[in-house]
Amino acid sequence: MAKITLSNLRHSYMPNPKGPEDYALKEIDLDWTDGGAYALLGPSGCGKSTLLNIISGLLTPSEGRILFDDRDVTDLPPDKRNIAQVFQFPVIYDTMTVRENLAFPLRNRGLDEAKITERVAEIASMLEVEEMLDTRAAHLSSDNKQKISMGRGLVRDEVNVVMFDEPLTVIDPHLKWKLRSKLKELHQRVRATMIYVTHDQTEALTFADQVVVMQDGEVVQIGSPVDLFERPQHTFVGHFIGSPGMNVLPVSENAGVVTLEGHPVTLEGAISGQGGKIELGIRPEFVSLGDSGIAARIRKVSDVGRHSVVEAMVGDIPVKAVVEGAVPEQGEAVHLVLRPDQTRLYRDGWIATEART
Ligand SMILES: Nc1ncnc2c1ncn2[C@@H]1O[C@H](COP(=O)(O)OP(=O)(O)OP(=O)(O)O)[C@@H](O)[C@H]1O
Repeated sequence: MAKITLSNLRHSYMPNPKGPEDYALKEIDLDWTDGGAYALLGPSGCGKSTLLNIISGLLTPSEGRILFDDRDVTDLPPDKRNIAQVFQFPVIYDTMTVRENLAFPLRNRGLDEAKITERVAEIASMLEVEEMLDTRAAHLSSDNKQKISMGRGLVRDEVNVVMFDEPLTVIDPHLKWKLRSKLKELHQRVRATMIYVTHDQTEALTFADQVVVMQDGEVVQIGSPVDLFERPQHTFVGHFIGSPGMNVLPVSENAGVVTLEGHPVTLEGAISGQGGKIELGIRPEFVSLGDSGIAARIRKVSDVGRHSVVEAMVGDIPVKAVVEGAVPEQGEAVHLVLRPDQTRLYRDGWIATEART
């Protein structure tokens, strides 16, 4: 397995790109350590496939270098990069048995039969597909086909990286959670460098130790699932991660005092920078209902199981709060309390308060 470095990477599909808007990838600098579990997370069109294709060698970047263990592989074709890939749809041979499918990547590499038998048994046991080993792949359900595809991706232990491209697309919703946690467990056992590409936050946050969040061809934050939840560096991350996402509210600032519809708010720390469009960010989990605070009126209450999400209007601004236990009625007057250490200012989308130490 390898450490992967992406250095000053940019890519445009246009022959003569002019401004940043002509780039599908704007500027990517990343270091992925050997054996880590990473996710590339972002909405459709943010550049995930472009980046994946650059790493696998299907696409040569317009600018920048890709290094595997400090060795420059930018100009190497895919078959010289020693990568395993699992795609959205199963890639297996229907006429072969499951055992033959799992063995195929190893036979291709000329491994001796004893080693192949041992490794196939190991992977089959990890995936819990032992009882299918002699079944012809054509007879498998699409869920099981994809499981075997994953097994084929994981069976070679000398690859530089295993890349998963939206691998749960074809999986039945009720089995998704099972395979999601299975993949995490597999990473812990196999300890390969793995990159998991998805637009689904749950998949990314379950699988990865570090998540790379992308928007419009740019990395907006790299962090652990906890980092992304607790301190979004950009309003996009706050919004995209979490259910519901972070409240992003229009505010005014005057001489260091920030007000929401005329109510002064206490921020986590000192404000940095100046000018630009400012917004306040706070997750609904850190907004509570109190006897005093910011006057608001309940517009909507949604029961989402363990708790409720209420939407309250502060003037014309909707603010969401996660409420445990009893909830107010629609139309009721309430007071909102914003937890100061979780209340941040954002300037032109980027975080503009210093964390309290
Ligand atoms: N072959 C291509 N030629 C021109 N533009 C392309 C090409 N492939 C992708 N793009 C553009 O590059 C940008 C990034 O696309 P990319 O497919 O990498 O995003 P993505 O995050 O993988 O989205 P999806 O999940 O929908 O595949 C988009 O604006 C897309 O239209």
